[in-house]
Amino acid sequence: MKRQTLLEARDLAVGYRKPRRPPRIVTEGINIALREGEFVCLLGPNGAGKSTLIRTLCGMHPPLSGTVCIAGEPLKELSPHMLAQRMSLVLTQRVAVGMMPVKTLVALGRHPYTDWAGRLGKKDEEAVWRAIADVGIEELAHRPVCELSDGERQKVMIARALAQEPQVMILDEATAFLDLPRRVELMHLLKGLVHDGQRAILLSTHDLDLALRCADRLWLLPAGGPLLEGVPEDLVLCDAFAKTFADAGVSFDKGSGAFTLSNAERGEIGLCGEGVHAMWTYRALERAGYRVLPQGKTERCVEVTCENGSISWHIRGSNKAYTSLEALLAGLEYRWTALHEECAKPLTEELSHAD
Ligand SMILES: Nc1ncnc2c1ncn2[C@@H]1O[C@H](COP(=O)(O)OP(=O)(O)OP(=O)(O)O)[C@@H](O)[C@H]1O
Repeated sequence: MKRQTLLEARDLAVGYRKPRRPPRIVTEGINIALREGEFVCLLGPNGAGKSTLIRTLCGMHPPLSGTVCIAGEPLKELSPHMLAQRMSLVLTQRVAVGMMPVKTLVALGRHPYTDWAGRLGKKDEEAVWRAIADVGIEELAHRPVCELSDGERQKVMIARALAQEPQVMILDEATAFLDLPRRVELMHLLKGLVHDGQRAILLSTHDLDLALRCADRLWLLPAGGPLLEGVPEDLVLCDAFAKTFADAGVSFDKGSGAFTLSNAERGEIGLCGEGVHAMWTYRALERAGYRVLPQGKTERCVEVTCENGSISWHIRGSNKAYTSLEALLAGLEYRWTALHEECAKPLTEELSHAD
């Protein structure tokens, strides 16, 4: 089934115009489509232009060139009232609403449909309660917004945007300031909200891992562009994801799907072992500044062994067993310092110092 395109950008250039100066182009050549039933995450490093793009897509900032269309209609031809019936926005900034009850704030989302006094009709009341139920905040409905936690407040803002009954919901860094469980919950909530196929959601976020796991598609914006788009796994496999976030000291490991520290000032070390202990040994060695090569294809190598249920670590070539990662790192630290000072000691001597 062909899905309708709800938001489209054609040959879009975004940036800033300054009087008597050439425009500052943040990114250009953007051709993207957001279709009904899609949950898309916009990702990119700091300063790449995510907020500028979001603000341009929702008409808060003029494009330098190109067009943005909502359900086939050019954005610039829609009145603010018509635009509000098609698109709603959730920003990170806190709204100062004092003691306003949650339900009243959510009802403000009905502004494109109500009269000048904001009176709610039966349809409006139904839409407000539907939005409250969709987000699962029924028990908060009568509480003042100022008493809510950040996570609860963010859900209220999403309910307000839903009450607007938009075709497109755009959220700029809506998961910022939330703890990990709340971020996971919010991502699942957003994903669930598109799957009735009636709307589309675009979220700009720095939650790379969650976006990789939850988004139907990613829009990747590297510093200087161009914007790349596709399903998350394709973008990982073609290295677009790694290149977008390539930075000194950090690199994306396609094998594990995680970011790793790449400032391996202590050189290479092999790791032999399997399971959860080997995984945390990998992390400990990486944190200590080693570039870890699984399966020990290097001169220096750590082995993780499990005998009768007890775990120990060995440096290959030595009989010494370490019973914690702290002790292992201390042993390796001594060896690295000795090597660094060009006065490497025999391994047995190192190990006695490391105890
Ligand atoms: N009003 C402005 N005038 C000129 N340049 C601006 C203006 N606002 C932002 N910029 C510049 O535009 C670029 C993109 O900024 P933007 O805030 O869109 O990036 P971002 O990807 O959202 O960053 P972050 O992840 O840090 O929020 C930056 O280099 C920024 O300095």
